[in-house]
Amino acid sequence: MLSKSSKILRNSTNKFIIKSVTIPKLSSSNIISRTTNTNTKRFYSELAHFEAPRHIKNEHTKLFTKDDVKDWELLKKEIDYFTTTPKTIPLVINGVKIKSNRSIKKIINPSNIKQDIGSYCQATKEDVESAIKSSLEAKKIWSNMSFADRSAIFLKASELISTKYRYKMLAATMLGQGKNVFQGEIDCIGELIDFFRFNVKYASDLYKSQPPESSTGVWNRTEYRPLEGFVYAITPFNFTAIAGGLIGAPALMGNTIVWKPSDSSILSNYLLLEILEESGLPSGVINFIPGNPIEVSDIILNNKDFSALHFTGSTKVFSSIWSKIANNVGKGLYKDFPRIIGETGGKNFHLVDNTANLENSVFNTLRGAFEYQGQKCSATSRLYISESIWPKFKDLLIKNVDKINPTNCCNELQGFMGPVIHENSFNKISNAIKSISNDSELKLLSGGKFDKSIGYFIKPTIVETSNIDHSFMKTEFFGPLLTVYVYKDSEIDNILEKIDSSTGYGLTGSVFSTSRINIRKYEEKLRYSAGNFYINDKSTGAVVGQQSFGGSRLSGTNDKAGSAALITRFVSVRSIKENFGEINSHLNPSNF
Ligand SMILES: NC(=O)c1ccc[n+]([C@@H]2O[C@H](COP(=O)([O-])OP(=O)(O)OC[C@H]3O[C@@H](n4cnc5c(N)ncnc54)[C@H](O)[C@@H]3O)[C@@H](O)[C@H]2O)c1
Ligand SMILES: N[C@@H](CCC=O)C(=O)O
Repeated sequence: MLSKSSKILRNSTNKFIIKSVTIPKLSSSNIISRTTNTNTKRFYSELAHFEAPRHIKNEHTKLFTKDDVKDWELLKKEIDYFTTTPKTIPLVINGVKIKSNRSIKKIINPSNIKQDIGSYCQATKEDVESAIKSSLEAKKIWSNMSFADRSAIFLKASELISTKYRYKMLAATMLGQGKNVFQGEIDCIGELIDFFRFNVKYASDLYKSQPPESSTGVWNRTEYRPLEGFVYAITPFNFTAIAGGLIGAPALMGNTIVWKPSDSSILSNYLLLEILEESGLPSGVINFIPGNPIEVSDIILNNKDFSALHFTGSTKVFSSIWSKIANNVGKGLYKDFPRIIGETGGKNFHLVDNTANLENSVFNTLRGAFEYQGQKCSATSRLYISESIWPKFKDLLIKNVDKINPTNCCNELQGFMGPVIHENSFNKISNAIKSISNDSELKLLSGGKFDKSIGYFIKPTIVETSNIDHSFMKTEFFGPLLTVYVYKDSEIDNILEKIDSSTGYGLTGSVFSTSRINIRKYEEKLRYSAGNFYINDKSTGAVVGQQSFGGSRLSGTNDKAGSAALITRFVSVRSIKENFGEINSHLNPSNF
């Protein structure tokens, strides 16, 4: 492995003459052993460079067609399990499940608000502090565990979600977050597993990335250290997969996490943590503390070891947290400048021009606006359509939307739409709908009905506006409400300008056209209007490993969930230079 050289050598800084040196010939088969801090009394060895399994590809999602009788039965059984065995979900701090003397809140099934599907504990101030301590303690071991061991935990969890817990995970997501089975499959099965598996591949590739040059006698290395301190993950209600990605990506890179889940996704999020524990996740690596978001966050953000925020949720909440962090940076509170990673809201557009394929643009608009009740950050909520195609488009759209009745998709398993998530959301959207009849610039085309006596149900609603700058074209309602503006074909340049500038967001958007010249123009003019830009496809439905997800402007830091770029935010790179040569004079060659 080692070869001797007695040549006169120059090192990388050109400062010294070296008379002889031992040059390492390094290859991936070299043996590198490593022990952790002896205090931990553990020994880890890494006797090869392990690569991520080669077969990593998108998880196959089940279709739940009429013929998939067995799948339906297994799903029904798990739904029945949750509805007949309601439990109290504990906090999990350092692997300990904590229940007693905590205030308890009911888990609400948004489709059936009186149904008892369990309750959950709220963290106290002391709990939050213990969660921070626990994560810092666990870090000593976790950050020294080999990448293979850390990866194996997420690969094992993926396998468990795909098999043993598939139907339970689906049932928890459908009951707690009001999804139908298809939306459940693409979220808590497909995307969640894809996040876990693809991150292993991305991390494996990142670790392989090493300096391209080492001068003779020198060995340069790049080390991808986890961040110092702990990561704070604040997760939204609407995707179980997003919660998994927000905790999973930093943890895989050797960080430990304090996790504040959303009050409206507790059932699935706790199950996810249990699956990770069954897969071998050591205690304290992920600490689960539901609780009052402001109180919990204030304690965490005021801790000097806070090293990163991994957030997904609304723009307003993200902005408020950012300013708290900035304020603390100003006070010199933190050890490091914290990383801030946040994906936030959107007001996503469809542009349908006079050459668009009618059926394709209608049905993609319908799916983009109303699947999962419009509660995707990527949901289509403003439609700009050419007057030439509008009459036929409107007929086909309204004919199909009128037939949709939101329902409890855990009872009527084949339902297309369910409820909105909670009373606040129901009130916000129903108030907007109520305002339509008093507004001369708005015309109701479909829907407009809502009822919260059993669950938070709102009919898919379409409204046309005569004012391109109406607040309905700018506000994120995060529900089944689509606003349409019909444009004259001669106006297209102004329309492109409005799409780009009338909201502060920049998340997703789609253009529908069969003209290549038009498509080219839209792509150019709308360059910064959407971080995920679709051509002849809906504004929702990004797939990990295919379209990495996120937007800029007020839609977030655009670190792209589901991509190699994201994981680089959770490491702090150390450059290591080791010199095998020795010097015997301070003089430079020119000092002769
Ligand atoms: N861009 C994306 O990738 C993406 C993905 C999903 C959702 N979203 C956005 O999320 C929003 C919907 O999700 P939501 O209703 O869960 O969002 P939200 O902002 O209400 O809540 C998100 C999380 O923040 C917590 N939170 C609320 N107020 C807080 C505060 N003052 N301080 C600290 N934490 C606080 C909540 O408890 C929750 O855990 C929409 O705006 C949607 O566009 C964006
Ligand atoms: N990644 C999802 C949206 C996530 C936000 O809610 C999509 O592309 O539809």
